[in-house]
Parts: sequence; structure tokens; C-alpha cells
Amino acid sequence: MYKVLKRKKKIMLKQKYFKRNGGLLLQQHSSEGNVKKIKLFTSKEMEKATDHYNENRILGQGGQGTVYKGMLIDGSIVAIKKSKMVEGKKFDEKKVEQFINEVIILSQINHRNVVKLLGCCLEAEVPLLVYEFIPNGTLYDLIRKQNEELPLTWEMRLRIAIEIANALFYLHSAASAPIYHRDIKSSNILLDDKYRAKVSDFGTSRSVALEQTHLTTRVEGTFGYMDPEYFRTNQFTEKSDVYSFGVVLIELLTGQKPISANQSEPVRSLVSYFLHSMQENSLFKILNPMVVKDGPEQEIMVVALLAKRCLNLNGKKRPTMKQVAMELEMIKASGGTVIEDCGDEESEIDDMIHSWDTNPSSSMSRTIPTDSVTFPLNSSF
Ligand SMILES: Nc1ncnc2c1ncn2[C@@H]1O[C@H](COP(=O)(O)OP(=O)(O)OP(=O)(O)O)[C@@H](O)[C@H]1O
Repeated sequence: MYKVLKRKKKIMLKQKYFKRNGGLLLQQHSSEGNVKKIKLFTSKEMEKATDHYNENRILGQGGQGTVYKGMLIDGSIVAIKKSKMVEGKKFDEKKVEQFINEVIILSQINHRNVVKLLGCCLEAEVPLLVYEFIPNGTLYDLIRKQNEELPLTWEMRLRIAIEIANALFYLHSAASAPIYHRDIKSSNILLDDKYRAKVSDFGTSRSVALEQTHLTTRVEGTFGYMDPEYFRTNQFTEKSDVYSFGVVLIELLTGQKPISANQSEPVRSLVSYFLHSMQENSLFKILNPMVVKDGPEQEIMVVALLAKRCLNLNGKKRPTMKQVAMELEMIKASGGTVIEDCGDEESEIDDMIHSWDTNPSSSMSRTIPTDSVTFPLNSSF
């Protein structure tokens, strides 16, 4: 009798968790045909895979939760994201939405440069996502932790940029409805065993078909990568991802963080620094030494011009991800001899720098990084 009651209680608890973790929401989307079949793991499988969420298995921690390295019963190595749903005693409904959103979006995607979702678990106390394991860390770390054993050559940088661009082009166009990632940054680009790029972290991404409208109520994204036009208007467009991609491109060129500061200096925006140097014809002074040593001058210049166009304050003037991917492929194939028509009017670049540096309130109605304003470094809007 006791055993039966205990088992019944356990089943009821699992059902409660399933509901609370957005299981019904997922079922609803499934029945509407928005979600491809997704594998549901049991909580027992997840505990076994992570050795009861052993601290030694932690791969990293993000805004959404903790990521563990795990091994499934069939021996495959996976990354398991345990969502951070419970703050104190309160269960965060917003995070459930983000979680289900990631499941819905990733279940529709099959691209070699996007991290694969293998399944999820909804019957545990907090929901869990199971991804393929990507062994070589993030692009953010690779750019900064350079060593002689694995130098990040110009060829690798260009290839990684092409892979990210191809993934974004696919998301924007090839999937059944356009998907905007909305949080493109180097720490969301993972690197596989061959150092191929895999775009990850789709918690804040949106499918236009699901959303119906691009107007958002809450500006989301990461400080330093966020499109100023989106920040001003709340209107996220495909060009906002293009802007963030432009920031990643200049990280690859310069090796510097998008926002940098130390105690003695004010916060500096890499975008503004980069645009200044382009205007003053001193780009080569701010490039990463490896890039200067290793990359053909003409190729570097064309990539820098492309990055500048991605960072245009006016979204309409930015290229699409299709154009970006094609141009990068052409640069790689031609060795930079193809200089595209980049609309490189001096006045345009002047406007961009001016807005960044001197008049943040006219270009951005809310506070946005400028050289003269101090911000908490890890803030995510
Ligand atoms: N599929 C994966 N394979 C290997 N490691 C992973 C995988 N997914 C995530 N990680 C690791 O876990 C860390 C945290 O990932 P997560 O996507 O939760 O957060 P984040 O992108 O760092 O932060 P935020 O969610 O706040 O943007 C990553 O930086 C990475 O080191």
C-alpha cells in the first residue's frame, strides 16, 4: 500500500512538473504543427547522464541556467542545460516561455553551423535541454586565449565568419518562417572538433511566423552587440542580427571585446573605436597582430569595409545576411581582389561616428554605450 501510494505521488509530481515546465504549451504547438517531433528524456536519464548534476560536470553558466556535460545510456556525449527557473521560492514564468521558445525554434532547424537540439526533459523540477556536445568552447574564448599551439589564423577567422554568416542566412531565409536569433555574440558561437562554428543559445530568438509582429515589448540582447536602431524603436528586424554579426566580425579582426573598460578608463565601445580608425585610415593599427601578420592586406580591408556596412546606424543600409555570406565567400575565393561597391561615402561614416560619440540621445532615445558613459560591464538588456 505504501509503495503504491509512493509511486502514485511520484507520478503526480512528474505530471505537475511537466505542466509547470511548459509541457502543455509544447503539446499545443505540436498539435498546431509548429514543432517537429522532439525526444522527451526522463528525469532519471538526466540524473544518470550528469552524475546527479555533479559540479565537476559544469561546462558553463549563462543567464538562462547551468550547462552540464553528460553521457547518455547509448554512450553519446551531450550538453545538458538546466534552466534557472526558481528564483528564491518563485517560479519564473518568463523563463518557461524562453525555454519552450528555444525548443520550438531549434526543433525546426537542421544546419551544420547551428547547434543541434537532441531533446528535452520536462518532468524534472526544472526543465532541461539536451544538445549535441560541442567540444572546443566559445569563439569569445578562442579569440582571447590565443596561444602558439593553436593560432587563430586569418584563414580560420574568415572561415568562421563565413560559417556564422551562412547559419544566419539560413535562419533568416531558408527555414519555413524567418527566424531572428536576437543575441548574436562571440560567446554564443561554439566550436566543434574541427573548429567549425555552431550558433547556439536560441532562448531569445523569434520565429516571425510565431510572433506575427516584430514589435517587442522588452528590448533583449547583449550590451555591446545590440542594434542601436532596435534599441531606439523596439522594432527588431533581420538587420539587427546583421548589426550584431558586424560586431563579431570586428572582434575577429581586432581581437578586442565589444565593450572594454578598466577602473581608470571610461567604457570604450569597439564599434566606435573601429569606425574612428576606418575614418582616419589607421585600421591596421587596431587589428589583431596575428591578422596583420597572417592576412593579405586587401582581404582584410574588404572584410573591414563589409563590417562597417553591417554596423551602419540605418538598418536599411546594412546588407542582408545573404549578401554578407556571399561577399565573404567571394572574398575567400578571390583573395580580396573583388572590392565590392560598398557605398563608402565619407559623410555616412561621419554620421555613424558622430551618433556614437557625441549625441547618443538623438541616435538612441535611451542610454547606449558611448565613449563617455560608464556602464556596468555585464549588463544584458
Ligand atoms: N552544446 C554545447 N556543447 C558544449 N558546451 C556548451 C554547449 N552549450 C553551452 N555550452 C557551454 O555552456 C556555457 C553557457 O551556455 P549558455 O548558452 O547557457 O549561456 P551563455 O551564452 O554563456 O550566456 P547567456 O545565456 O546569458 O547568453 C557556454 O558558454 C558554453 O561554454
